This record gives sequence, structure tokens and C-alpha cells, in this order.
Amino acid sequence: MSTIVSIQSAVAYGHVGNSAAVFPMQRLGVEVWPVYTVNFSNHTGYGAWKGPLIAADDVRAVITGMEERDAFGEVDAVLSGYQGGNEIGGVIIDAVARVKAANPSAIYACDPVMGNAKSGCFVHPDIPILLREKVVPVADLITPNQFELGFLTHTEPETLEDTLASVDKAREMGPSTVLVTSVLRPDRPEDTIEMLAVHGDEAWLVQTPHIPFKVNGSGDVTAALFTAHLLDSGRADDALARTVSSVYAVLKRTFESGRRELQLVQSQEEIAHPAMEFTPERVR
Ligand SMILES: Nc1ncnc2c1ncn2[C@@H]1O[C@H](COP(=O)(O)OP(=O)(O)O)[C@@H](O)[C@H]1O
Ligand SMILES: Cc1ncc(COP(=O)(O)O)c(C=O)c1O
Ligand SMILES: [Mg+2]
Repeated sequence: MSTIVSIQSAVAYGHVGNSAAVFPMQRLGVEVWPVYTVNFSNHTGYGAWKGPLIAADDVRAVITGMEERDAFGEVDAVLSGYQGGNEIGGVIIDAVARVKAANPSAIYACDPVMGNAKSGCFVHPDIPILLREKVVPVADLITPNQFELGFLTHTEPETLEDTLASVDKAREMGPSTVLVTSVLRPDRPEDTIEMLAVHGDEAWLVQTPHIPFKVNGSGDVTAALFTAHLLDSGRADDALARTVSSVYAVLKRTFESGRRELQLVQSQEEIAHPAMEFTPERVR
């Protein structure tokens, strides 16, 4: 398994950002080095939270300190998510450049967290622009939801065909691999939700039942698991099948618990040993 530097938010209560991503990756055997961009009490979906954004200079200092341990040659991927302040993007880009200088085969996996179709944009208004113009162009893998994919590519993808076309536009911007989450094409079977992975000349679509709720952090877990599995096998269909199986199991358990936060520790067996009950279909 691999070593991943994960630059994301931390929350004390509940599970989003690194507080959603780190444990699942560790449970797969990944060596994770978390770097925090905020230290909040809870995710912003509650409407109220306490605790600091971490200043860009402080985030940069943490990264420089890691570099000074001569550690970057071992890093297989940098993963980034929720950025907090609008200066974090530059810090991430710089970290990616330094890691790639030490290990040219390392990849940068960017989850372009902006919002979703239901809540709209929930980050500082500068961040989507920064992601589109500066950050996504240097990424190798991006994991937008369908709404974020639309913003990045100036499109409004709805059908599978639209979504594939938007993915092609996103790949022209830089990233060679795109995982689109929460694909809600109008002609899907009722009460389903899909994910689309495009990698090399292949595109794979996978469908699960839609559970009637929205929980924060599902995208963070998805990006983390997909990055870890893709590094491990190099195969998009395999990474997609493993990721969707674990994410669905976590969400099902969370829904059944009646709680508002992802039941990650409780679902660790399904993370470590996905049941693989959903089979991706090749759509290109
Ligand atoms: N209500 C749901 N029912 C079933 N699966 C879901 C649900 N919400 C999220 N997922 C799964 O989690 C994945 C990532 O969640 P998503 O909501 O797209 O992330 P984000 O929080 O970044 O918007 C989705 O592609 C889907 O597979
Ligand atoms: C601090 C923080 N990090 C990350 C996220 C990302 O959550 P999601 O996976 O739901 O997009 C959120 C969303 O509320 C957040 O408040
Ligand atoms: Mg997300």
C-alpha cells in the first residue's frame, strides 16, 4: 500500500475532510500524513461552528517541516479537499510541486470541494474560481460531484452523454482521471444514484440505490478510498467497485443509525473488505 499526504479540514465532532478521509485510508493499510487546513468543532453544514481556519503560512510551515524530514520521496500521492481560506490553494500547489520533485511518479488527487446541487456553493466565493484556474490544472485525478464538474467546465451536465462531454473538458484542463460523484442523470432508474470514473480510454458507471438523506463527508470518504484503491490496482473499474461498495455500506449504516454523522468506525469491516455488490458497467 501507499503513502498519502492528505491536506484537508479537521473537525472534532463528526466526520468531514481529514476527519472522514484519514481513518478509511489507514484501515486499508495506507500510511497517511494528515495536514490540516481548518480546526473546526464540526462541519459547516450545522450553520454554526467554532475554531480557527489555519493560516496559509502555518499550513505551509507544516509542509516545509515534513519536507525537511526528507520524507517527500516516499509519497505516492497528495490528496486535497476542503480548503478553508482562499490562500490554501497556493500552498497545496506548492506542496504538490515539492513532492513531485522528490518523487516524479507521485500523483495529485484534488477533490474540488465547492458545494452540491442541493445546498449550492458552501465555500468562500473565491475558492471555486481558484480551483478552476489554478488548482485543477495541476491535478492528476479530480473527484467532483456532478454540480462541481459543471462549474469547473462551464457546463450543466445532466445526461450521461453530457457528463462524459464535461469530463472530457475537465481532462483538457489537466487531470487524466476524473471520478464524478452523485451523477443524477434524468433517465436513471427511480431511487438510484451513480458514479462515473474516466481513466485512460475507459469510462465506468456504477449504480446503487439512493438512500433518502444527505450526509456531509460522503464525498471526502469517496475521494480518499478511490485515490487509495487506484494507487493500489491502477484499475478504474476495480477502484470504483471497491469504493462504491464501502461508501454505500457506510451510508446505509449511517442512515439506519438515525445519526447525522458518518458511522465510519462502525463500518470499518466494510471499508477493509468491501462486499463488491455493485458491478461497474463500461460506458466507453
Ligand atoms: N443519499 C445517498 N444515497 C446513496 N449514495 C449516496 C448518497 N449520498 C452520497 N452517496 C454516495 O456517495 C458518493 C459521494 O457523495 P457526494 O454526495 O457526491 O459527495 P459530496 O459530499 O462531495 O457532494 C456519491 O457518488 C454516492 O455514491
Ligand atoms: C469543514 C468542512 N470540511 C469538508 C466539508 C466537505 O463535506 P462534503 O463531503 O459533504 O462535501 C465540509 C462540508 O460541510 C466542511 O464543513
Ligand atoms: Mg465533496
